Amino acid sequence: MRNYIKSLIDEGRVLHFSLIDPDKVDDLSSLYDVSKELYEHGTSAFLVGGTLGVSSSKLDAILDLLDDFPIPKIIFPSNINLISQKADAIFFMSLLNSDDLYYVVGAQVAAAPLIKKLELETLPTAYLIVGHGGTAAHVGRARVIPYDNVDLAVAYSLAAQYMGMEFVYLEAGSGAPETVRPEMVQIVKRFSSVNVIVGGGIRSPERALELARAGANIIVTGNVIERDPHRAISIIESLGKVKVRE
Ligand SMILES: CC(C)=CCC/C(C)=C/CC/C(C)=C/CC/C(C)=C/COP(=O)(O)OP(=O)(O)O
Ligand SMILES: O=P(O)(O)OC[C@@H](O)CO
Ligand SMILES: [Mg+2]
Repeated sequence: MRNYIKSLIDEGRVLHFSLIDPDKVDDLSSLYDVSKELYEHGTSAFLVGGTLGVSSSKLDAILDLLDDFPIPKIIFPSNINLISQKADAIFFMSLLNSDDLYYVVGAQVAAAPLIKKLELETLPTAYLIVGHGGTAAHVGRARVIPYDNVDLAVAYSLAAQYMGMEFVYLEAGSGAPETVRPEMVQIVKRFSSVNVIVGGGIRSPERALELARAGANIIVTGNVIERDPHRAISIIESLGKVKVRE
């Protein structure tokens, strides 16, 4: 999985990952149709996860449904109940800017033995909550990194790199009124060698392209898929045309 993602990034592509929030899915057949469209238009992976009200049985039902599409299914965990061997990998993430040790290392220690038993591949990720932060900031008790505090974002990203994490997820929060700013992405990429994932409030091709051109390796969208799948497809198509020098 890691090699799959790295090879796509090394080709100079900016990837799009589709976030499916099980709590927001009330009709599996329409989810299938939307997922098929997302796959056919070039999304590179499905992320499955949510902050509140996600049952592992619903998670498994969605992972089964997504099995028809030959792209990775990666768990985007908000807690240790969201682990399933039906997934291809899990963002093994630490909320580095949390005030609660549970989200920095507690949940990870509790989850690790089960993940080992299930032989689920892990993608070592620093989850950095920025600006608005949304539900994730509240639940994860994050001390959010202000939108304009690039130095702080760089410090956390370098710390993540030096601790061996391969991905940094700059998270503005699901449905955020403002996304992470391109300047923050640009400087984090300039000073660190991590793969940068950006999500939270991205709801237009223009904004997705700005973040891609600033250096984002992976763009995640969730709400726009729930609200306006055709707009999500236009985001996927616009990112598909981006070629960055590596
Ligand atoms: C590694 C393991 C097993 C657990 C990690 C646990 C950690 C660090 C969680 C971080 C804190 C947290 C609450 C993350 C939420 C991640 C997530 C699924 C965000 C997207 O949630 P949405 O469901 O889209 O948000 P809304 O409910 O607001 O739409
Ligand atoms: O739902 P949106 O706003 O696209 O955010 C995606 C993801 O970053 C949420 O954790
Ligand atoms: Mg959401």
